[in-house]
Amino acid sequence: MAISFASSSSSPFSTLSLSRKPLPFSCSLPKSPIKTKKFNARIIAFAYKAAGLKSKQKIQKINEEVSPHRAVSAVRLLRIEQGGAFADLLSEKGRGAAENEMAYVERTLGFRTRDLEDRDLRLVTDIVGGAVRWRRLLDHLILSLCHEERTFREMEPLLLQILRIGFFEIVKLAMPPYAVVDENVRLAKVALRPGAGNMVNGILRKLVLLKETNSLPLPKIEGDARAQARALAVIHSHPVWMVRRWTNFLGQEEAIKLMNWNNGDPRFCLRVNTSRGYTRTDLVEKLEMLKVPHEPSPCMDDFVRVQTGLQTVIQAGLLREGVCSVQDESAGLVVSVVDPQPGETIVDCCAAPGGKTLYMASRLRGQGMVVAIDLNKGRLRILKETSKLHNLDGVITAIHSDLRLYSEKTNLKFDKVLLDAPCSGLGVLSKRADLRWNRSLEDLEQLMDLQDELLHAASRLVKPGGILVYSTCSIDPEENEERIVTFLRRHPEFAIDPVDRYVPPDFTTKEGFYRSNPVKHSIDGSFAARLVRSLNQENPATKK
Ligand SMILES: C[S@@+](CC[C@H](N)C(=O)[O-])C[C@H]1O[C@@H](n2cnc3c(N)ncnc32)[C@H](O)[C@@H]1O
Repeated sequence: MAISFASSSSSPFSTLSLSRKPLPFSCSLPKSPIKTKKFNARIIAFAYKAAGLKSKQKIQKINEEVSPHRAVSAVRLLRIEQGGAFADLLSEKGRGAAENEMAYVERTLGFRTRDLEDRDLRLVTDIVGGAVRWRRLLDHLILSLCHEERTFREMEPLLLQILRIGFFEIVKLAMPPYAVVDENVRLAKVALRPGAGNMVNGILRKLVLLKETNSLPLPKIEGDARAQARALAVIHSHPVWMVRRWTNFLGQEEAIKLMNWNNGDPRFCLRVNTSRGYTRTDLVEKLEMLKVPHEPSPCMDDFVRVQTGLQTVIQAGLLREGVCSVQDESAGLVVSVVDPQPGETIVDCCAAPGGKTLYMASRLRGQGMVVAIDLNKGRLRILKETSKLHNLDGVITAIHSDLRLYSEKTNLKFDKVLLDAPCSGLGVLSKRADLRWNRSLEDLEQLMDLQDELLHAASRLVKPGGILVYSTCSIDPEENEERIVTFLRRHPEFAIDPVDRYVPPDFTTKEGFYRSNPVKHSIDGSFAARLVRSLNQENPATKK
């Protein structure tokens, strides 16, 4: 709802709408400017105050010409590229996220848009996720349709985002092309200048013609392995190094299937919060009432898959009220590998924001303890808040520390130790649309060193006969199996404890590890190894 001043046309605020902090009334300003000047000023000051704005803050008029979801998408894409935001910024992460975002839109474009409705929010999520995922392909097409390479290379960032939106809508969403052209031209004209609108018009119209004649300029998959990887990287919109790596590990056919999965709509899963006394049946009833399509997870009792409708779940307050959490089954299966039992002491070594900590704690049924360590204070704060919301703060103790320092200083030993290590995240690319562009081969090498150090540190916390679980949300053997091989070479006091007792057989590897494969299991990719520490054998390196 908006505060609207249906005032005399001479008022600069005649169509003013303070859309973010609504007041449940509208008021007309008195007509005589002389007698009522003071009164008007007071009314305006009051309305500003009610809207949470200082009176000197300039309020822009609402622009009714451009489609709000495109304006918001363009600005969000800009922010993602500049590293300031993730693709899920408008979801319920962080209070005031929506308000902040609309303020960004206003500052960047110089005008306000009307508030986003649910439908607009869904469009923003689809367009932003899609334009980020398909960036390499979209840029290849935009570049091909520019007069010269310089035009593309030197294009101003906002114009490029508007073109990416238009290209994505035409090429991937197959939306009515001329409506897409008109809408994006208008956005470029209003947000930039008429010339920018003309350029968008020219390029998008060329694209429409090529699409209609089925002659988009796409590279051919031919030549040596490197050339083929380059072509695949454009067609399936991934970095070349990832394509080469997966082609080597999996073969070209499987690599293409994996890229198709990464480019598809992300699938989400909800875990019911049993710690709040809810059952899966309760959650299913709520989803039915909300008309959210769902199906029970075939591999995890507390989980329900939702194909679409996550925004509806969020807006209905199911997360805020602690009924359920968004958690992938792949993360739940890692907790099953840990197999928390009432009365046990568990340390979660890289715990924040706490998805696995909370699930482990809920499986203790009020008896035992989970110590949650993390280096990141902000993420640890989220963990603490959520543990209160889920009635689990009595079992969870959060510790802000570098695991390597903590494990050197403490004498505590735990029944079970989970190291959910920082990793490339290559198993969750369908959900984290931006991640593929933020990772490099060099990152992977640095991560492996860190993973070795953290594994060594985590191993110090395991009591004799205790369990160490190492997990990642990566599908890369170098971050997974190879880290375990390296660790076991240095730590003969640990041995593999096969996971077949804890997860369905479809998820076990011949070495006794847990592995989920997005293409095969339709869940995120992840890995876990369960290691048991011998009762008597000590390793001098881990002795205190
Ligand atoms: C994969 S995330 C953990 C996700 C978490 N287990 C969950 O399920 O929500 C990895 C975490 O490791 C933390 N981290 C990285 N280096 C660390 C270190 N040296 N000591 C402790 N935590 C660290 C990061 O801050 C990050 O929160």
